[in-house]
Amino acid sequence: MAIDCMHSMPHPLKHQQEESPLVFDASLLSHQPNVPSQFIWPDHEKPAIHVPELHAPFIDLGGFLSGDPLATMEASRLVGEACRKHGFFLVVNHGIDSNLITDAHSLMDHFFELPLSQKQRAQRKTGEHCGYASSFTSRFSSKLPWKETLSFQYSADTRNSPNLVKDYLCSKMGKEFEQFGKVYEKYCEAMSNLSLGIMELLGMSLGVGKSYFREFFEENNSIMRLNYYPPCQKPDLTLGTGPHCDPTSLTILHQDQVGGLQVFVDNQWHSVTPNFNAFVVNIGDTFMALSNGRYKSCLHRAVVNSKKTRKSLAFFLCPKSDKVVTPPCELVDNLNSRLYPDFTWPMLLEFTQKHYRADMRTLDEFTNWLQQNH
Ligand SMILES: C=C1C[C@]23C[C@H]1CC[C@H]2[C@]1(C)CCC[C@@](C)(C(=O)O)[C@H]1[C@@H]3C(=O)O
Ligand SMILES: O=C(O)CCC(=O)C(=O)O
Ligand SMILES: [Fe+2]
Repeated sequence: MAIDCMHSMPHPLKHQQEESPLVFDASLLSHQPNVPSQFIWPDHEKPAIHVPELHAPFIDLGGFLSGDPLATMEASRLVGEACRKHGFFLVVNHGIDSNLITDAHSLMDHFFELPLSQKQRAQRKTGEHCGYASSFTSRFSSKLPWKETLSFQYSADTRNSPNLVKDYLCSKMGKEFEQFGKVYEKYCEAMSNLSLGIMELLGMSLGVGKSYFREFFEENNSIMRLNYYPPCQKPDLTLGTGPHCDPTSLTILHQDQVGGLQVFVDNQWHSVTPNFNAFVVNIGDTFMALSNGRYKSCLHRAVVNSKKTRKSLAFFLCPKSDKVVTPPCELVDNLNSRLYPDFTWPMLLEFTQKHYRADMRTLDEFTNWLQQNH
């Protein structure tokens, strides 16, 4: 049932005794003067009013993409430097068509502005990571994120899954989503190709060569997530996305001009200033394991505001299901013993969908869980 926005704050216990889970109806909730208790985060996690700007490097990919060896070395050096520091960097001159980005953002508005009942045609099912979710009210009972999301799978193995995105969206939302599906199929293909280029830079920066990680992710089976953060009348009480490290391998994020992404560096939250021409890139837990901990996945979160809806497009690079996540031998020696066990991405994904809410300790908790359950 939609959270009762016009009456007094619902008592969490009352709702928990009811059958149907809470529903985050943004069209109502974003105008409510008070925030339901389930969306209020503990004091130590509430957003600060002012945070300094993150001075992440702008890495110009123009020369690298045109095959210039000196530019490639410089890009690889900057990527390595950022990944040793905090795991975040911005890429510009990335070669992605700006019209494709604009189309992706406007189609996203179209979806999330639909009535809730229509969005729920793609309702995410318990334990699954694809579909529409309104703030995960059926997943978590507290610290609910102030957002709606739409997530779907993208396969780079276009020979065997040529129209995975379009077919999925049309199956859930109907034929009228054909154009939506085609644009996001194209967007995900562009993200996958950009990811493979960044994997070359990461491989070079780690001394394992440009092809090692590129080949590992060639036939990736990735996740596209659309984040939609409605305005909140008390934005300092809640979070759009809670503090976490992405459990995935590499995230390529395009945020709109509203701003709200924050990264935890040097013991302090820093804001990432929006830039339409830049993608925000960060490595995730799975790549941290692939690099045997040389590069760290980074703690980040998203805050909301009282005036404007904020949107972000997050492409999460994930290896094909049968790939074993194990570091190349160059990264394991008597000074650098193995930090994490071998695993496959579907094992970690299942852990985050059925057993553990991804945060900043996911990989450690996953390692413990593996030892107890396998
Ligand atoms: C594999 C995934 C799980 C989440 C989406 C992708 C990568 C990021 C994860 C997430 C965003 C980390 C914070 C908590 C989470 C529940 C969320 O706020 O959406 C996570 C996603 C998820 O489990 O749905
Ligand atoms: O919306 C953002 O800026 C960040 C979202 C995020 O970190 C995620 O979806 O993993
Ligand atoms: Fe994230």
